[in-house]
Amino acid sequence: MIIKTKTDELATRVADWLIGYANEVIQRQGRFAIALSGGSTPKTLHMLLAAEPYRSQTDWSKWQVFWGDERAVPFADERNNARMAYDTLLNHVPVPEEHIHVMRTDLEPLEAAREYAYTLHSLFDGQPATFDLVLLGMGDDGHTLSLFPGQDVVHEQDAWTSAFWLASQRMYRITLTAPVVNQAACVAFLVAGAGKAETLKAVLEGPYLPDQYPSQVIKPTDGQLIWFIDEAAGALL
Ligand SMILES: O=C(O)[C@H](O)[C@@H](O)[C@H](O)[C@H](O)COP(=O)(O)O
Repeated sequence: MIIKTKTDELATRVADWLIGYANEVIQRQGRFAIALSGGSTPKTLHMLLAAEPYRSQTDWSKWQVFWGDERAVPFADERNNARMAYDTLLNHVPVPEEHIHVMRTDLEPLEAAREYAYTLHSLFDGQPATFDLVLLGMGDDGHTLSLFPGQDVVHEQDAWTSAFWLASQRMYRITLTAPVVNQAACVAFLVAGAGKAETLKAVLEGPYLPDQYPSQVIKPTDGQLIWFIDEAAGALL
């Protein structure tokens, strides 16, 4: 499903939907497991959720918070995705600390990825789905999570997490992979800006070229896939 809005309405549209969906999941199963993304697009959404009227509309104690990917830099570094989510959301809402599952950057990246997979399997094995919601962004080059064009991790079939050296950014990345994300109950992309219009068209309407457009590997098996996009990103669709 594609939901297109005016640029300044995108975050509100997503916040309205997200709180309603989270509450419905909490009512049904007493827990809401969400994976957050990095990048700049989710910041406005986070800040909306952290303020009224949204802040008091959900039971934050029932949220379990995860990340889709992480830049292996210290938590204090502004590029750290968990740091961004704390600054914009988690420092302002009462999610219990033991429900917040950061990808650790104080460990060696491969070990952090293994530890994260262990946590995910402990929670999700035997369940009908993994996350209730995975929020994703898409880079101008078609990457999502830390699944970058041309990287082997794009084709991962089994492991739920991976860590690798991303030479172009001179840093390690830790990331969820398609096998765990595609078992989520719902996956929602947030895509904004004219700079993404051409890639978005290729991802959604072009041939299947995952090495070029890794976002194409995200196809939930039984879950829902929603693209929240603004008019600028959707201009060529
Ligand atoms: O850590 C990261 O870099 C991300 O999680 C990444 O996959 C991001 O979602 C996209 O690059 C889109 O980023 P923007 O929202 O900034 O365009």
